[in-house]
Amino acid sequence: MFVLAIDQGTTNTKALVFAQDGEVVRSASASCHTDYPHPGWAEQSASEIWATTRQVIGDACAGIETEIAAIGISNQRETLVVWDATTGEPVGPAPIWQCRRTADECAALIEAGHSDEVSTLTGLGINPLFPASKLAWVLKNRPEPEDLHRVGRLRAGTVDSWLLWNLTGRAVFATDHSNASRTLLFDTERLAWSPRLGEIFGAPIDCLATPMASDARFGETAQGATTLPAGVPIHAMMGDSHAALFGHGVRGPGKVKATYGTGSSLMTLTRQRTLSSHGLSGTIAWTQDGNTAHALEGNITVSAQAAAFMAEMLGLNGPAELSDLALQVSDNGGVCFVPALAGLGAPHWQDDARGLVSGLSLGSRPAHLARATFEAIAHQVTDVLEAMEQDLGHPLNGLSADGGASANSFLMQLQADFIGKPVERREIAEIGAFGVASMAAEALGMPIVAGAKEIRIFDPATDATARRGARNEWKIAIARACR
Ligand SMILES: O=P(O)(O)OC[C@H](O)CO
Repeated sequence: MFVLAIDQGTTNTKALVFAQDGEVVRSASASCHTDYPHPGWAEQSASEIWATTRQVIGDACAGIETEIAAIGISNQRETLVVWDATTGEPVGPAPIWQCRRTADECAALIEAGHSDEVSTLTGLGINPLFPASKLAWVLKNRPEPEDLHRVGRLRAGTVDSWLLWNLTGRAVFATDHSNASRTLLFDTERLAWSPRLGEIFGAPIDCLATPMASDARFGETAQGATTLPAGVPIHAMMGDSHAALFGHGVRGPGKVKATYGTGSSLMTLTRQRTLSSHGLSGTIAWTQDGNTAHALEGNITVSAQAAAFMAEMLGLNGPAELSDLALQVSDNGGVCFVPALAGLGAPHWQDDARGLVSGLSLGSRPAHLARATFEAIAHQVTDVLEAMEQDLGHPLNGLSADGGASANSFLMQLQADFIGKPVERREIAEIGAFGVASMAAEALGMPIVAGAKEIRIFDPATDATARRGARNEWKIAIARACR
């Protein structure tokens, strides 16, 4: 018996086939294209998202189609797909999570005093990242959706619901609670779409997908939708960050996972629904076995991307060379780099902050800049971890790391030094896919029992005084970047 995980991300769509011992027996990947038609806009073709999904399922499952017992979907969140239920065609490109086209509309809603009501219902701040304002924009700025809405043919959903609808041969229009909780239209207390939020944003909630538990039996594959036979259950869906937390084996409060990708996402479970007063999001991690797992999340806009950026600035061939250069010096020589290259996300939320290098002197070398870049990645993660501790009112135990840049041991050691706690790196490459496959397997009653994976632990190697000094230097630089 195998479980198929579909991991639909911004840059790639992947299919991974897991055996019951947690090993990946087959996998396939296809890249996805993003358009940036105007400054601040970012959009993808929903047709391509579905086409790449069909392609990777075909490639990864060739010859073992009948042995797939269940499917789990982990996906890029906050991307809005709008389509016509009759033709099955998307209505225009899908504004993705990075798209800032509704920045003005969101600023106006904040100005009008809606922030408290919105965050009480959703745990989130008003921000163009989330689909609510994007849906209102689509209705206002494209001709077809309004007509389709009037005749009941309009469908609007996150990527999970788009894939589910297609996999089931257009039979099931549903989403899971973790994805719904990232839309700004979902009441996370009642687990239902909120008419009041629809009214605030000017977004119709009657065209949204039915919210279901993350481990629900959402539906079954339809004959001909993909190369899979009819009747394979889709038995888990989660946003990718949530799936990664599940994949790390986190099932209770205390541990934080940090994904080191283009940006970074930190997530920790909380005992109950938590409203952040330190720049984080309260969110639903997942719903499983009738229980809701709540979480706090902080999203950093530019994380590992800072290393690629600085490597290019220094004429180097990518982050690995930058890391080698950074290792040539034992400290930053007083140099600080704040990678506010697209403003600053959690916990600072300064859209107009800009990147900054401080502390340069005649003694500064490229190696100091390289080191300051890796320090910046670790400092930003530390900022979010500290905000989490302030919201929770108690210290957290440590950090579980994943994502491409977590493979860099130098960065992981810096991270442990700055947080003053151990950092754990689990040697599972595709942790989100593993997470959603595990949930689907559990829902089937045939849990994946992964063999012991190698875990590398990085313990802090600096004392409290050095840590305080480094953190103070960073806080001064951040304050300058926000001016
Ligand atoms: O496509 P990814 O993996 O970068 O994930 C995107 C996030 O889910 C956006 O919140």
